[in-house]
Order: sequence, then structure tokens, then C-alpha cells
Amino acid sequence: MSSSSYTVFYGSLVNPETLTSYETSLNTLVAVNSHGIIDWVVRDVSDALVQTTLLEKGCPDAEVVDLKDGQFIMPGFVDTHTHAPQLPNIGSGHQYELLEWLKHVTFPMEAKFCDVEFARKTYSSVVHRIINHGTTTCCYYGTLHLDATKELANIVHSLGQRAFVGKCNMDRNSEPYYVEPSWQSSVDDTKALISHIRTLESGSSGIPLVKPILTPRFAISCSSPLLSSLGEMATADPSLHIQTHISENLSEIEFTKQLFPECKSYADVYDSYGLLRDNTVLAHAVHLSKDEIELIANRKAGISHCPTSNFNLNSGVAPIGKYLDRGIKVGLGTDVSGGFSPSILNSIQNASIASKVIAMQNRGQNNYESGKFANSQLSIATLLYLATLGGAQVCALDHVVGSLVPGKSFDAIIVDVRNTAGNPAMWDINAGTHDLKDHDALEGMLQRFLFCGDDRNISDVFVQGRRIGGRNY
Ligand SMILES: O=c1[nH]c(=O)c2nc[nH]c2[nH]1
Ligand SMILES: [Zn+2]
Repeated sequence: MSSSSYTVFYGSLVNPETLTSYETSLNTLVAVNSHGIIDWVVRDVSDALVQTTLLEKGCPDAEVVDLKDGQFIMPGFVDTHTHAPQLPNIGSGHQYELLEWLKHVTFPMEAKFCDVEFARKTYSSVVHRIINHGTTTCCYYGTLHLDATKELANIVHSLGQRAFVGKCNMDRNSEPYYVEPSWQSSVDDTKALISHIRTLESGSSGIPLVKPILTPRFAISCSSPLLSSLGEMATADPSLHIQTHISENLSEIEFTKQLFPECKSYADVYDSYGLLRDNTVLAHAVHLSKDEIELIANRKAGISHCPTSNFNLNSGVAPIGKYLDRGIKVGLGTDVSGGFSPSILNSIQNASIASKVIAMQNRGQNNYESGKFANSQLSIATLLYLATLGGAQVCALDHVVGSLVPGKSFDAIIVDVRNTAGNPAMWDINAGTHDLKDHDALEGMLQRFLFCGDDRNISDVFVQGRRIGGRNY
């Protein structure tokens, strides 16, 4: 490969490391090859030594992208759970809890996606918007419609985002105008969608960015023959990812137990049908029993923490620290439109508040064991991890994305906290009170971005080395 086919980013870098640590590096060179893979990273290179370093690395002609003061690079966000067809409903329906909200707000909107033209127009703007919020990997629920969900996959593919796209399986307990006619047609359409997604091209890297995902909406909406068939498909193809909802709301849990009296718990429903495994994404998990936590940990399934939705639909506060203590993989989800923002920044903010609610409830109870997450507020390191590498683990993609290290794909965002970003209330750089060139300043910028930032502060979004979005894109 010729050396000019490298793009080398030069500036400040923020990277998650573990649940309790992250790196802040200054004057860092991140080299991305023509396949969009990070080849090497060199830290603390002074301006004067940039060319020498490139020469030493064998790429003197590389294109160098200089980050400005007030900018830094970090991994893109992973949204482990959202509903693309619910974006038009964002901000409405907060007066309902889950089951009533589905009936009065959500199913009427999703039903509109029987119109493929409506789906195409809506999904184009939805996916654009999600990318511009810095989400480089997204787990999408579509609707129950095959053609509309194919459109969603096509649009994600053409815009270059990394994603899982699933068609809802739902053959019972919905409204008559929005339910699949039979378990067999649900399975047939699911197979057709999987074949369609697998024919989309992989791009120059040879790595397919869009993947299919089995999407039993939740246990309530699936008959036993439907869950059996999906379990058989999953067993026949271990690479097939699975996403569903679990234990979000008390009435939902009660109804699930009535529908599956032979199962020990909600989690056991999915386990009994072979749907609980290391590439299963479980959204919500607000009210799990001890046995369910054990089962999920043993099956190595991941949890998508959707705190904005859990507050908005009055579902409860998920005990995320407890799951982390048990070694369960956890990522963040926006869960639009249960959640009212398509930005993982908003999920980070509400994950922080949710953890503080739990900490307040347990104050004075002597639960603050060192090294334990349960009952403590989540730190910046933990929040950053959940939004990036933790989410990648939940998607079973942490060998590919989630942090900016050699060998992984360059799925990244450039964060911009300068006044010119258009969110000046966030960071008055002109006041001259901030030196942006040391580690403390970089940590300060990160915190302020996580808590006060929005899409105006994301100037560039890259997936597999390709710029696919950002401010003014
Ligand atoms: O937050 C949620 N959003 C949904 O669309 C849904 N469907 C089942 N359970 C659900 N929970
Ligand atoms: Zn959801």
C-alpha cells in the first residue's frame, strides 16, 4: 500500500480503557489505513517531530488532519437499542406507561410504515440525524413490515453507518391493524430480510457494516411457535444476533408470566427458546430477579441500559451497578421514542442521574464497598465506557470497535468545544480562562461535552475510516 493512502489524525485523544479508567493523550498521531483500520497510534509527538514520526513509520506522504485546540478525537457512540420508526413520535406520550403507550402512541405510528415511500423518506432523515449525533454503531428495531425494514437497511448501508437492523416479530397481543397474520409469515419475512441484508456489499474493507438481527419484539408479542422457530434459526446460525426487551415495566412482567406459566421467569422465557446467548441484546432489564441476573450472566448476554426511556415511561431505575458487579456486559440505548432523545449524550446524562437515584436511596446503609459499582454513582470513566466499549461488547463487536487502538476499525468522532461550534454556552474559550493543552483541561472538556454537549459539538463522524456525518454534513 502506498504511504499516501494513510490518513493521520494529530491532536488530543480520549479513549476508554476499563470500567474505571480512560486515557487522555495530547499531541497524538492516529494512523488509519485505506481499509479504515487503525494501523498505529503514537502519543506525545511535538509539532516539530510529526514529519519525522511519519517518516519512521514509512508514510511520509500521509494526509495529516490537524485537530485544533478545543477539539479532540474519541470513539463513536454505540446505541445498543433504538426504534427507527418511532423518531417521528419523539417527545410525545410521556403520560403513559409502557403497555398503554404502545397501544395509543407507538403502534399507530409504526403502522404507517406499511407505506414504503413514507418509510424511505422518514428513515432517510432518521438515520442522518442519528449519525450526526455521533452514533457510529446502532441496533435498530424496524417495524413488522418486511419492505419498510429492507428500506431501513438500504438507507443505513448507503449512509455508511455500522448497524444491526431487525424486523419486529409480533404475531399476537397487538392491535388488529398492527399484527402479523401468522407465526409462519413472521418467520418467512424474517428470513427474507436476513437474506436481503446479507446481499448488501461489504465495501473496501470486506467487513459488512450492516448486519441482520432477530427481533422478537418482546415475549408478550410472540406466540410459542414463533419463539420456537426463531430459536431454531438462532441455533442453526450462531452468528445471528438477537435483540429484544426484558423486564421493563411491572404490568408487562405480570402479563408475561401469565402467558408463559411454564417458565420460571421472564428471562427464562427467552432462555427456554434458545434466545439468550452471548450475542443477545436485552433492552431495559429494570426489574430482574436474582435468578434472572445469574441466568443472564451465565449466558453472557448483554444489557442495553435505556435510562431516559425508563424515566420517561415511569418504568423504574435499572440497577446497572449490580449488573456490572456480576460481570454482565452493559451498553447504553436511547430507546427512542420511549426515550425522547436520539443522542447517546442524553443517555449518558440520565445514566448518571439514575445511578445517583440508586446511590441516594441506599445512602447511610453501608453499601459502599470499595471496587463495587452497586449503590454508587457511575463515574465519568464508567459512563464513557458504557457509551463506547461497553456497547461494543453488548453487540459482540468489541474486537472491531469501541476504542481507538491498532487493529480496530476507525469508528470515531471529532468533538469540538470551541465557540465556533455554535454551542457557546458550553465553553467560552474566548474568556481565556481555559488552557486547552494539558490533561486536566482535556478531562474537563470531556466532562463538559458529556454533560452539556450536543450534536453541534460533533464536527465529524467516521465509520470504517470514512467520514459519514458531523456538523454541517
Ligand atoms: O420501550 C419499549 N419500546 C417499544 O417499542 C416496546 N415494544 C415492546 N416493549 C417495548 N418497550
Ligand atoms: Zn425499545
